[in-house]
Amino acid sequence: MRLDVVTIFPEYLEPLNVSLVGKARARGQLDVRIHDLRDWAHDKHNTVDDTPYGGGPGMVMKPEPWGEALDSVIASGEGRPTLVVPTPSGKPFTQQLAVELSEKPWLVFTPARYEGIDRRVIEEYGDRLDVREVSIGDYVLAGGEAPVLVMVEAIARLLPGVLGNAESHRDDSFAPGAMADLLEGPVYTKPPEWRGRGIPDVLLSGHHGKIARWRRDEAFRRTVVNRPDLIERTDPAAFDKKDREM
Ligand SMILES: O[C@H]1NC=Nc2ccccc21
Repeated sequence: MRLDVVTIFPEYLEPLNVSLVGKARARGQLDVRIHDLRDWAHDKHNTVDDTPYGGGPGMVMKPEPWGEALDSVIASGEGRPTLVVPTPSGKPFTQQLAVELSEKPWLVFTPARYEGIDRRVIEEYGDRLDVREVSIGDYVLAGGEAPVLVMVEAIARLLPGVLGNAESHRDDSFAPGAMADLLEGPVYTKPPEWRGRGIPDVLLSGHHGKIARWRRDEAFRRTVVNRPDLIERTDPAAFDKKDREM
């Protein structure tokens, strides 16, 4: 997969050089290219934004630098990328969308400042590319760079061979399957006792069926407390099926 990011804060994307994404790049599983939007802003001050038509607070990002930048990036690759536009007014970023985007050969992210990019840019590229406006949550950020880091991590870990233990996807929170829509339950590791606190006996029992059932029950308990909204979405039949398998 090729990932391009066009941003006025290239240094904000440095974290893509470390950890999971950094290793995937080093292994050649990910081709990540960061571009400074100001390289395509030719006036004396490399201006990339201006006041909004119609008045109002903040600044809007000008269309010309984005047009030149995106034309240049698109011309530098094979085929047509999916454009991912982080914006508070976008569709929610979900595990399902992460899976869908992880299957694309080429993504171009266009993080912008909070007020956003001149609408004509989205329209211009929407005519010829698959453009996805995506929000990572209902809270206010100064710009889209942090959402890009979030989305790239969620997508990269789904690429084949990137996450060491393929099994790890199975029990992800929000991953499809009988644990679908349940939060992950509590986890423990050595030492067996820490500050007078032990480990639940079932986890030391070696009885895989009981362990799996305990984990599912704990996941259910945590979901009821923290995300009751997800309980409605959980298919009881999936539980019964899982019970029979345990
Ligand atoms: O993902 C969004 N969530 C909240 N604020 C934002 C600000 C700029 C871009 C994207 C977002």
